[in-house]
This record gives sequence, C-alpha cells and structure tokens, in this order.
Amino acid sequence: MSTIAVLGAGKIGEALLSGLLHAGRAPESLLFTERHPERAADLTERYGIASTEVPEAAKRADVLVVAVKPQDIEPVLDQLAPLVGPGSLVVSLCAGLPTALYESRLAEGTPVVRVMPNTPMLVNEAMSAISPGRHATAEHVRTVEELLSSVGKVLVLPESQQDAVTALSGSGPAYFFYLVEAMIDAGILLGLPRAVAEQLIVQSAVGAAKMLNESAEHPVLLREAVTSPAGTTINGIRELEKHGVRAALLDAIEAARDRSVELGRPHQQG
Ligand SMILES: NC(=O)C1=CN([C@@H]2O[C@H](COP(=O)(O)OP(=O)(O)OC[C@H]3O[C@@H](n4cnc5c(N)ncnc54)[C@H](OP(=O)(O)O)[C@@H]3O)[C@@H](O)[C@H]2O)C=CC1
Ligand SMILES: O=C(O)[C@@H]1CCC=N1
Repeated sequence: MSTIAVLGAGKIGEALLSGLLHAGRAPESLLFTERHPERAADLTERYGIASTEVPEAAKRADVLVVAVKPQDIEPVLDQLAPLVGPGSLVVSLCAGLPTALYESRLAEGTPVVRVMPNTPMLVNEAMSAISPGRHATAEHVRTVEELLSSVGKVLVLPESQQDAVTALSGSGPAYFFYLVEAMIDAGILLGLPRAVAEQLIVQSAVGAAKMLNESAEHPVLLREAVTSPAGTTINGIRELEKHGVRAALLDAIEAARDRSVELGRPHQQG
C-alpha cells in the first residue's frame, strides 16, 4: 500500500487523516508533519499515526499532500525542492495556489494535482474537486480520485474553475453552519430552549440535505412544496427577499472567489 504524508495537519489535514482511517486505511500507511510538537503528539495519540519532518516525509511517502495555509507555502516548497521529482506525487489542498507554482519550484516533471476538499471529509461526506497540473498523468488523477472517493464525492475539473469551486464547496460548509447558527438563535428569540432549537434545526438541515441528495426535484420545487398558500413559509420568504439574502449569498460567494484569486496572485507566473 502506498504511503501518504499530510504536510500540515491542521483542520483540513486532520480531517483527511481521520477520514482515511475511517475509510479503513492502515495508520502505518499514513504520516503527517506539524510545526508544534504538542499538536503532533496529540494527533499521534488520537489516531495512532506517526509524525515526522517535511524532508523525511518527502523521502518516505509516495503521495505528499500539502495542507498548510497558502501564506505558509514558501518554506515547504524550499524543503521539498531538493527531494521530490517525477517519482513523487504532490497533492495541494491550498486555496488559490496554482499547480504552476509547485511546477516552477520543484524538479522538472514533478506531477502535481490541485484539490479543493471540504471538512465534511470527517464524516465521509467530502466534496472534492481535483485538477491535474502539467505533469500529472491520467494514472496520477486516478490515484487522487481513489484516495478522495474513500472520504466523499469527487469531481475532476479544469484548474481554471478551482477559485469558484473553493468559494462554493470549499467554503460552503461554513455558510450552512452560519445559517444553522442563525436559525437556532431565532428559536431562542421565540422562547424555545437552546437544546430543543438545536435539535429542530439540525434535523431539519439533515432532512433537507437528504432530500436534495436523493430527490430528482430542483431545489425550487422542494421549497415550493413547503410553501403553502397564505401560509407561514411565504411570510418568512418575504422577509428573506426584503433583506436581500439571495443577493448577499451571491456577493459572499463572489468575495470568497476573489480572495482565492488573491491568495494565488503573488505566485502567478509571468
Ligand atoms: N479548513 C478548510 O475547510 C479547508 C482548508 N483548505 C486549505 O487547507 C490548507 C490548511 O487550512 P486549515 O487546515 O484550515 O489551516 P490550519 O491552520 O488549521 O492548518 C495548517 C497547519 O499547517 C501547519 N503548518 C504550517 N507550516 C507548516 C510547516 N512548514 N510544516 C508543518 N506544518 C506546518 C500549521 O501550523 P500553525 O498552527 O503553526 O500555523 C497548521 O497546523 C489551506 O491552504 C486551506 O486553503 C482547503 C479546503 C478546506
Ligand atoms: O477559508 C479558507 O481559506 C479555506 C479554503 C476553503 C475553506 N477554507
């Protein structure tokens, strides 16, 4: 079995490690690197996965998954440059960073695949979009697809769509959590105990997600089925429209896309 090293086991790095273990991968086939020894020790204790340093990971692993913040990429590239080449596979989870950045800094021919996953990886429900770089073959794409389909759904898309993907599915879970949080607050406002409001909204979110996933109907029709003539829902919808919630979502997702572009800008070639 191939060895996978996650460089930077923060929130998404840990979600990937945990998701892979959950999917049945052996802890011995995984490695990670972390800056803080206490964090590394805690992860090893919880998951039984060994930590190491970036150069050692580059030597031992077949697949190197880069999961540091985009702002922290430079020292990682410096450490990887003398050690990785066409025989390795570099998988970048970093928002905004183009495959061309890795290709320009690592040995000629190093295969790089850019991925935008999301944290529902923790519960095997990730949405990941993957885009091969210049030297990644169909076999490399298959390897990454296989890896990520063990923790959720995968789409292969052109790299030119990755900033939009980052805004939609990379950041998307945060917007759903934000809505749930606000709806629980509404329950409190209406006098419900917090635990009751939480249960009502979380189960409604789970049910709505399941219907979206399992029904062939468009979301508009699913919403219309809840909206009875002269009923309660249409009164709520009118307020959402008055407050421009649809426009706010369009602006929010566009702003997230713009930030992804900005994160990659210092690294644009030419
Ligand atoms: N969180 C999410 O939902 C998603 C995140 N991503 C991408 O994943 C990447 C990580 O994001 P996220 O997990 O949220 O961020 P975190 O800050 O939680 O994780 C990054 C981790 O990498 C560590 N780190 C930084 N530099 C090094 C290094 N040289 N060697 C080893 N470890 C290092 C950081 O340590 P320290 O604490 O010291 O900074 C931190 O623990 C980003 O590029 C982001 O764009 C992609 C999809 C979804
Ligand atoms: O907020 C971020 O920058 C990362 C990328 C997508 C989700 N989290």
